Amino acid sequence: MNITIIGTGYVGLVSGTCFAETGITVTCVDVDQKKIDNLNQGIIPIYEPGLTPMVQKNMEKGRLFFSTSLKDSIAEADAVFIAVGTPPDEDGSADLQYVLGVAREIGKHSDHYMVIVTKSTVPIGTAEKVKAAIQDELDKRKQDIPFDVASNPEFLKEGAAIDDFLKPDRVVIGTESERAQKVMKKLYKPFLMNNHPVIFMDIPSAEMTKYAANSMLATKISFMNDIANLCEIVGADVNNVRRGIGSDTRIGHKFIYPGTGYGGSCFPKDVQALVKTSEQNGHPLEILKSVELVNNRQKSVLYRKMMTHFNGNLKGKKIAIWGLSFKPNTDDMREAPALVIIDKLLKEGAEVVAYDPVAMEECHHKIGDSIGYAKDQYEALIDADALVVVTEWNEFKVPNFRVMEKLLKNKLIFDGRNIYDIEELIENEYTYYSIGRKAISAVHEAASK
Ligand SMILES: NC(=O)C1=CN([C@@H]2O[C@H](COP(=O)(O)OP(=O)(O)OC[C@H]3O[C@@H](n4cnc5c(N)ncnc54)[C@H](O)[C@@H]3O)[C@@H](O)[C@H]2O)C=CC1
Ligand SMILES: O=C(O)[C@H]1O[C@H](OP(=O)(O)OP(=O)(O)OC[C@H]2O[C@@H](n3ccc(=O)[nH]c3=O)[C@H](O)[C@@H]2O)[C@H](O)[C@@H](O)[C@@H]1O
Repeated sequence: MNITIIGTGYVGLVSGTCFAETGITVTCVDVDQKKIDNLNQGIIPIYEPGLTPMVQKNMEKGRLFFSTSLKDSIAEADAVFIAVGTPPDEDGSADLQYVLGVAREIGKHSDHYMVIVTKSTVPIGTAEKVKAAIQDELDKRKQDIPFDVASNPEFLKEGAAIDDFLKPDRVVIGTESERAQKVMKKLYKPFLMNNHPVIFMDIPSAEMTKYAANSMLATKISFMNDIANLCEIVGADVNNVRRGIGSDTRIGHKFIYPGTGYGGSCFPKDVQALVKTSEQNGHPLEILKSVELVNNRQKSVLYRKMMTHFNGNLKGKKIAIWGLSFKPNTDDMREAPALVIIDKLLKEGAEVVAYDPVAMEECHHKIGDSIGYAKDQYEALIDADALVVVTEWNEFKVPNFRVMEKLLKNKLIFDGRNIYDIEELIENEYTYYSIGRKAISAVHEAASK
């Protein structure tokens, strides 16, 4: 089988590489010449565990190719996946210009039957628009070339993308013809053989499934963040509450970890887009509006705790930040809570020094030298008035508190991911703020405020 993936970002590159891993011949296309040149030399543009060797192996095996030419790459394709970005428009709805631009290009160059698959996250009705755009170009060429559209939303998580793709909880495919279904079944045969559910449905339902899934997960997180903040007020510990409710298999332990708000390229934009769709259809989803509101508030929760601790004055304070990416195991900083916290600290006149295992280059790309970058997590602490943990990288989870106290000016930690045990912090005489748990105030710390 031969497929083309248009858009070689997180989704396009991971999907293309994983399809190649199952034996399919894949060409990944992008308009970014530099990205394609680098990929052709085996240089991977993103940090994603396990991806580099898998790309290199499949290139060597002659199953994975990179190109800037959509026309050449679709010449022998059975299916073409559209995996370009769908960023939020000014009003929050998904901007389809890239998706529809690709559809037009396909219509201009198609010369045989293909299934055109939307893998990008797109609002309900987009497959119809893709179909119309392709048909329009074919009509302009006076060509009667058959094609089908299908919807195959992607559910991978950054940082665990390869496993998520190759061992999915499910694959969702929306089709409207038997011919298209046959192509898609062949493509996903290895997944069916490994007993991963491949669920066929109509196209609007497939498109809706993606938004509903991301919105449900975002809802779980905002719900827990709201509960965490209430826990603090009423004297409960959200870690206990989380374990208590998560043990109910109807609720489950996943995606109920409170923190500094969800970030990333998808939850924020997909929640917004579904809210927009609901409003446009006269059925506003009030729950989702609150999910977004709670999340925006949560991104400032650590900043508010710092302001309270330092009596509203952060001017001249040196703040160390551990973790910049929106979650561990990625260098992606799109909508990262760290950016909101840093912005607020800088506006208050604080000095910020950050450390992240992989995202510092990306952070520098976004905000330049407005903050300092430490070469390791301990260097960031030198003379700092406080440590703020924003992302729960594994290497931050069991730090050497004795070494830390020699570097920090104050034994003071703001933990946005609840990764430390309160008892341990008491034992080491730290002042400690976390999310949804009581604050620990060490007696000696009062003097250093
Ligand atoms: N990042 C993620 O973890 C997930 C993303 N998605 C969805 O997948 C879609 C893609 O997301 P990402 O991969 O994160 O985006 P991305 O921004 O990392 O990559 C998009 C790529 O498309 C390229 N591109 C734009 N226009 C093009 C054109 N006309 N022809 C060829 N290439 C073109 C860009 O140069 C870029 O390399 C979005 O709709 C997103 O919501 C879905 C599941 C997971
Ligand atoms: O559509 C997408 O792009 C993807 O969006 C998310 O994946 P991703 O954004 O890569 O990462 P997640 O692990 O879902 O984390 C998102 C955010 O939620 C936060 N989060 C997650 C879980 C949790 O319990 N608490 C919490 O605050 C994370 O810190 C992070 O900021 C979904 O999990 C994927 O299924 C989906 O395919």
